[in-house]
Amino acid sequence: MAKMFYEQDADLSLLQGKTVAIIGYGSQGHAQAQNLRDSGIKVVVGLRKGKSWDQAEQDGFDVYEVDEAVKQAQVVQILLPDEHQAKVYKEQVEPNLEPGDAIFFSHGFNIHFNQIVPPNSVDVILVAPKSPGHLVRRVYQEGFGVPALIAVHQDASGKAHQLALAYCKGIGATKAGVIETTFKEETETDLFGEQAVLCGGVSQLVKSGFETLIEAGYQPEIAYFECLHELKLIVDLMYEQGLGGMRYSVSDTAEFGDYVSGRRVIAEPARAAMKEILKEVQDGTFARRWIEENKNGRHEFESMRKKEKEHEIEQVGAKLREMMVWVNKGQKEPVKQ
Ligand SMILES: NC(=O)C1=CN([C@@H]2O[C@H](COP(=O)(O)OP(=O)(O)OC[C@H]3O[C@@H](n4cnc5c(N)ncnc54)[C@H](OP(=O)(O)O)[C@@H]3O)[C@@H](O)[C@H]2O)C=CC1
Ligand SMILES: CC[C@](O)(C(C)=O)C(=O)O
Ligand SMILES: [Mg+2]
Ligand SMILES: [Mg+2]
Repeated sequence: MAKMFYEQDADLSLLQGKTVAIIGYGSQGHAQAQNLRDSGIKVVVGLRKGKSWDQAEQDGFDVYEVDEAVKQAQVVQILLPDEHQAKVYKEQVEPNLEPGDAIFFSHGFNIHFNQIVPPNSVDVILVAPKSPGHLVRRVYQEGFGVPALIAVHQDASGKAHQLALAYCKGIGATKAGVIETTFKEETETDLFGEQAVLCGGVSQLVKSGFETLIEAGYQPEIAYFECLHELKLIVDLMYEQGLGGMRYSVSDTAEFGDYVSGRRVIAEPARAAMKEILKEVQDGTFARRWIEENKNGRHEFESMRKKEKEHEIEQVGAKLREMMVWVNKGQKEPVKQ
């Protein structure tokens, strides 16, 4: 059984009297900064000039260049894109760290794959919310929190574990439950989960279902509702009550079809591919590929991004969502913050 921590296990006062620098103000940055501030913690934001800087100022934060924010803080949470972290860390974070400071991450990629090697004199801590950033904020505002993982890579202060829990309390995670892990376990499971299931697996499943229906002559709008829109409603049931809860709510016809057909779609080839993906995550093949892709100008990434945006399901969906104002709140483009 995993070791779980809740509200009573965490002492927020470990962060009181300290300044937390949130470096980056995107999906996770805006959420963690605002949650900590609402929990009574002093937060500054470290950025470069641009869109996020303007947003953080508009949201009432004191915003500084990264090096200045690190100088002011005793706790530094790195919420830059994984692929930018090593360079910013080397140039602007490391020279301004002091012995006794704590450096936090929300994903273990750069520590686990040795892209960042902090000095021995600082704590190195992982607080990884198991949620997209926008929900980290929304759920906190609703009075709850999202689950998070914690890990300690380096415990210079002897208090790194308690500091990790205090940070979790500040962002609301101890309300939902915090699990102790390692940087290795978080990095490997997170990369595997997003590739094989949550992002890669699901989007290919949705597109393949959509394509199968329209190739057979069905209307794209119906294929969209069936394969994408309704997925959220089904996943909501799984989220609230597990697979059994979903199966309780759908018809017996759907439940029977689930048992006999699901395993034909996700059959042995899919499981073999999952094992291969996990191996490439574990042995660093994926990490090397992603690091190289960024060094070489991200051409493959940008071309796949463009192709995916042009897929018919995205065109049909954009039109349908314009009519469903309760779904997109009038937004035409995805919004990051
Ligand atoms: N997205 C998520 O929900 C989750 C993310 N994580 C982890 O959290 C971390 C942050 O990811 P995420 O929130 O998605 O990142 P985003 O891409 O949403 O945001 C990145 C932020 O960093 C800023 N930034 C980028 N480059 C620089 C730079 N050179 N100097 C200063 N600021 C810069 C961007 O500002 P600008 O406007 O200037 O570009 C932006 O504010 C990653 O480690 C990720 O793996 C973990 C769990 C979930
Ligand atoms: C599922 C994607 C994720 O791992 C997350 C939101 O947890 C990410 O890297 O954004
Ligand atoms: Mg994740
Ligand atoms: Mg991830």
